[in-house]
Amino acid sequence: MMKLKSPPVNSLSLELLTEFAISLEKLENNRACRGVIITSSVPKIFSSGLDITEMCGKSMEHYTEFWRAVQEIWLRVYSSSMVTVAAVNGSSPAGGCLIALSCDYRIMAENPKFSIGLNEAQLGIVAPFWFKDTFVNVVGHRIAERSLQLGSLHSAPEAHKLGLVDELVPEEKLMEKAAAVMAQWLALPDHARQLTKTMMRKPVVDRLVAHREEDIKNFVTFISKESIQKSLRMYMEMLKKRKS
Ligand SMILES: CCCCC/C=C\C/C=C\C/C=C/C(=O)SCCNC(=O)CCNC(=O)[C@H](O)C(C)(C)COP(=O)(O)OP(=O)(O)OC[C@H]1O[C@@H](n2cnc3c(N)ncnc32)[C@H](O)[C@@H]1OP(=O)(O)O
Repeated sequence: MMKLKSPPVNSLSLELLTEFAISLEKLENNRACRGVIITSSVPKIFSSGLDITEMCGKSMEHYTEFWRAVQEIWLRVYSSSMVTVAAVNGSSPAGGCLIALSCDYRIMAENPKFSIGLNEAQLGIVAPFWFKDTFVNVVGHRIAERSLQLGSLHSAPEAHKLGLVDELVPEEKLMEKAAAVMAQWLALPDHARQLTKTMMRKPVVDRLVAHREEDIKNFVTFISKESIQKSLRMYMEMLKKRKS
C-alpha cells in the first residue's frame, strides 16, 4: 500500500512527486510486489492536485523540473506493470484525480462531500493532452469533454454515475474493499493482464513519450504568461478567503 502523506492537503509538490516516483520504482523492481493500493493518510483529502505554489512566481528552470516530475509520475502509474487500485478516501481535484484515473480501478468513499474531477478550467488553465487522454479512456469522449470544458468537480455519487470511479463504498469499508479488488485482479496470471494493459494504454503513453520535451516547453511558456500567473494568484487568494 502507498499512502500519500503531505498535510494539510496532499498537494503534489516537487518533493512529494519525487518521493512518490522513487517509492513506485522500488515497488516496480520488487518481483514479489504484484500490486499497489494508492490512498491517503490525510483525513478527507486524497490529494488537492498539483501544488499551485510550484507553478507561481518561480523560474523557467523550476517549472521545467516540476513539469518533468509531473510527467514522470503519470508515466510510472499509468504504465505500471503492477495492479494499481486507487482507494479514494477524500476529495481529489485535478492532479489528484489524474493519479486516481491512472490506476486500474477506483473505489471511492461514498461521502457526498468528497469531490473528484479535472477542474483545471476553473483555475484558468488547461488540462494537458495526456490528462485529457487518460480521462477519455475512463469515461468516454462526451463526458470528458463536458467535464473538462466546465472544469467540473463531481460529488462521489455523481462521479460513480459517470464512471469516473468504479465503485462507492462506505468510508469504513474502503480499505477492505480495495484489498478484495486487489485479490480479484491478482488471481489472474500477470503476463496476460500486463500485456492487455500495455495494449490498451500504449498509444497514450507513447504520445507523451514522443512529445515529452515539447510538452515541457508548452507548459513552461503557458504557465509563465502573466495572465496565467494572475489567474493562479487569484485562485490561491480565493482558497484562502474561503477559509476565513
Ligand atoms: C495549451 C498548453 C497547455 C499546457 C499545459 C498547461 C497547464 C496545465 C498545468 C497544470 C495542470 C494543473 C493541475 C492541478 O492539479 S492544479 C491544482 C488544482 N487543485 C485545486 O483546485 C484544489 C484546490 N484546493 C481545494 O479545493 C481545497 O483546498 C481542498 C483540497 C478541497 C481542501 O479543502 P480544505 O478546506 O480542507 O483545505 P483548505 O482549502 O483550507 O486548504 C488548506 C491549505 O492548503 C492550500 N492548498 C489547497 N490546495 C492547494 C494546492 N493544490 N496547491 C497549493 N496549496 C493548496 C490552501 O491554500 C490552504 O493554505 P493556507 O496557507 O491558507 O493554510
